[in-house]
Amino acid sequence: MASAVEAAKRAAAQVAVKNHYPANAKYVGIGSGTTIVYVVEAIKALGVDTSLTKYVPTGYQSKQLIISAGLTAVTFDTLPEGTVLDVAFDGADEVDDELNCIKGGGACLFQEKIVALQAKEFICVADSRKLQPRLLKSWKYIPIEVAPIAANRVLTKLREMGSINPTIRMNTTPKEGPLKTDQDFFIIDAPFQALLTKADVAAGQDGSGKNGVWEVNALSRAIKEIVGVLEVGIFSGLTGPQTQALGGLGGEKPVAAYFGMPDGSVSSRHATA
Ligand SMILES: O=C[C@H](O)[C@H](O)[C@H](O)COP(=O)(O)O
Repeated sequence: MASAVEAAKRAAAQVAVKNHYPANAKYVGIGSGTTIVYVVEAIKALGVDTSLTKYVPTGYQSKQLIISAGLTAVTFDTLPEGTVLDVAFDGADEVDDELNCIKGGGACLFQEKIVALQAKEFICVADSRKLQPRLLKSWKYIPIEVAPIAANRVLTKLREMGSINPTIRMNTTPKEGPLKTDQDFFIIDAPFQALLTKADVAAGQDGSGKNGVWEVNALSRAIKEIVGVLEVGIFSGLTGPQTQALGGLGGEKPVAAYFGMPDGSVSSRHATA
């Protein structure tokens, strides 16, 4: 069964790279997790000249992946100001009907978000388990990166907002204490009721947080306003092209998401302009 999931991730990665890897790419963002491994594999399999391309990692694992594939890693903080990435690929923990995503299940989200925001296009690659109509339908919590000193305070605020038993993520060996991110911060995993989309709100549902019911963008904003939060693992708002139409650069939301299905096919969702 595990190998069927891995085959699905690989199939999705191949289609995503075929459709979105640009000719003569200068900068390509590479995300984190288990699915992104197949994206790098698919890039190598394209057989294009990668010698002039710089790959921007989203954390330690991602950087090692780039280097071990024989590609050139350039960390985000060394990019000249104003550098625009041609495209950024990444995995996701869940994707809804409007292409909002939950990310951070593997404890990476801050660097993933700044890399996505610096790219013309952000592309998600996943398997069918992540394909859901609403966020928190199957996946259980929102990962949130917080300053260790503020963690308890953030937990209290999240409970006030309706999160059901938010917890600080621990290392697998309990004696090692809370898990640390690439920024040396903690991750809080905050369960909420399934999130509403903009379409739900337009149809009359209340996503303002009353009784713990939130619309995706409203919850993302409310969590980011808590002092002590570095970043939230909700990727929502605008896509890169939508932001560019307003004179900006990139967006948190993918322009397309690809899902490997159990029957071997690849399903996709695409943002409307
Ligand atoms: O923290 C990890 C990242 O956001 C990953 O992209 C996400 O958790 C999906 O990971 P995977 O590809 O292993 O399912």
